[in-house]
Amino acid sequence: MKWMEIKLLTSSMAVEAVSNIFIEAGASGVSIEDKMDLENVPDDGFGEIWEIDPADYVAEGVAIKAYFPETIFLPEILPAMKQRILTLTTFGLDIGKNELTISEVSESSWATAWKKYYHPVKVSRFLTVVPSWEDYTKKHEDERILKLDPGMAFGTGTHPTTRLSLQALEMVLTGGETVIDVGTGSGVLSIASKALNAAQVYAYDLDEVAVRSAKENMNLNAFAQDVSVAANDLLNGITLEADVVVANILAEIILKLIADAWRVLKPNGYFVTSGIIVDKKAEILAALIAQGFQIDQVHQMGDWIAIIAKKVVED
Ligand SMILES: C[S@@+](CC[C@H](N)C(=O)[O-])C[C@H]1O[C@@H](n2cnc3c(N)ncnc32)[C@H](O)[C@@H]1O
Repeated sequence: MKWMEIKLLTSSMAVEAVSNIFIEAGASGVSIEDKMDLENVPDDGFGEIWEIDPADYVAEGVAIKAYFPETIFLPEILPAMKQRILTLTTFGLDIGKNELTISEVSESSWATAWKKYYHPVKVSRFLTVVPSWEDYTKKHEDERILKLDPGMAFGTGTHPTTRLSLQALEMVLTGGETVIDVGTGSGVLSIASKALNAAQVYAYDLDEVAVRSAKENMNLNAFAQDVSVAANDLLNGITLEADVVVANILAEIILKLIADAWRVLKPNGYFVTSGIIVDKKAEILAALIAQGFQIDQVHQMGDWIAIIAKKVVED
């Protein structure tokens, strides 16, 4: 079968939003070639399992390739997609060069295209994300393996925002907690929470594709099968009490989530937020503090920020 490949040159900041636009328009898959990932590959042996060929990357920014079945009439859906991408600038997202090209490709060239960028990644002292199709032997006794097939959902573990989230979870979880994962994508943060001995984990995503993919990924990890995965808009209508709320979503969306995160958190609970581009750091910190959160830690990887905020309640 033939497929149409849309290649868009954009910025790291716009990757998630643009990928969502393509998927919502009917793309069967997207692959992302981010120059920043290339620059962030550690050269100290920590990332020894990365296999990245610089020749595959654009010189600047990110190339997103979206694959549409040839049965979709692109000229009909293209103007609306282009318009939605332009609208991202009104949310403060830099859309980079925004250069779009279209070509015809065969299925075999894309169905596995992204797999070549995706290998086991040791994201922290204890956590290693391993693609479901790869064999991997633990390097030390305490290493926890998270098996993943990200499919079309975001969250291979390799994106800086996901790695920051995973490292923050490792920092706050000691065992026995109730965790809510908002915007679960592939489910990677929920699987990690269970691997770090959380007692109950609830995963939510607005996107049905992500919900399906997260459920499939729970089944790849015996210890994560009891994670509850459901479609939900942020924490709307959720009345659980949690020790930790984790959300790796764009800053604009985190702003809408802060009051509900405070509401569901138990006293001394943690709100772990990632997905915050560096320019938005001050705005998010101010909103967290205005809500009453105490800022426990702030971490940065490339242009991305993660914050660990604590609901400290005086007696
Ligand atoms: C950057 S991805 C994070 C995926 C994964 N948690 C990770 O850390 O790699 C953000 C996810 O949030 C979801 N999302 C966006 N807006 C949302 C909303 N209002 N409610 C729930 N999920 C949402 C998206 O569908 C996407 O799967």
